[in-house]
Amino acid sequence: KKRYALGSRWSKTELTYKIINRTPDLPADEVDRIITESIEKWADVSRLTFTLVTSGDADILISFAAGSHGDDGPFDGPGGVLAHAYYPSSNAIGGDAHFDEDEDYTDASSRGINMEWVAVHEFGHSLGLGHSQIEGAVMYPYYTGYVPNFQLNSDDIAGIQAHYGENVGE
Ligand SMILES: CC(C)C[C@H](CC(=O)NO)C(=O)N[C@H]1Cc2cn(c3ccccc23)CCCCCCNC1=O
Ligand SMILES: [Ca+2]
Ligand SMILES: [Zn+2]
Repeated sequence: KKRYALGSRWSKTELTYKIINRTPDLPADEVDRIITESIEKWADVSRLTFTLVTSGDADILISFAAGSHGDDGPFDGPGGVLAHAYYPSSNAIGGDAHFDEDEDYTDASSRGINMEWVAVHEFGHSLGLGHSQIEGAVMYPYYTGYVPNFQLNSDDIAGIQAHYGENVGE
């Protein structure tokens, strides 16, 4: 099966991210923790580093919205498309991740939609990964349900390392 796909990449490895708003489905501190843990999964296996910023601009802007939300990709209500994100680019929307607020985001539950899985997938796009046809890959285009303690698939890791190299530790 076709493995990972690559879109544009950032020309730098130190990236910033900012949480614009949060789903009310989970406590705010849990949303923040899930977002940070999700983006750090990609840093764990590459030379990327991420800094959360709370004011000013950032490379990756993270927001939740329902229906039409100011870009050319209106969301579709509960189910269907869960979220989308933009490949790296110099324009403002590059790298940004949008989550469909009409989903019921959950954590550590088979109910609803697992926030972490969706976040890891979207941040993959924010970093320049396309979709993979490997069913177990987080970059697979279909949400296949809650996976406790899920890890990046080897295909996901190969993809991010193709763009940003291996993590060489401190
Ligand atoms: C991978 C995920 C985190 C992000 C992707 C979108 C994406 O690639 N974002 O970067 C996603 O939402 N995929 C749909 C694909 C999809 C499945 N169906 C659909 C019905 C209508 C529209 C889309 C879909 C059938 C019904 C199930 C609907 C609920 C699950 N939805 C999906 O799996
Ligand atoms: Ca939806
Ligand atoms: Zn996707």
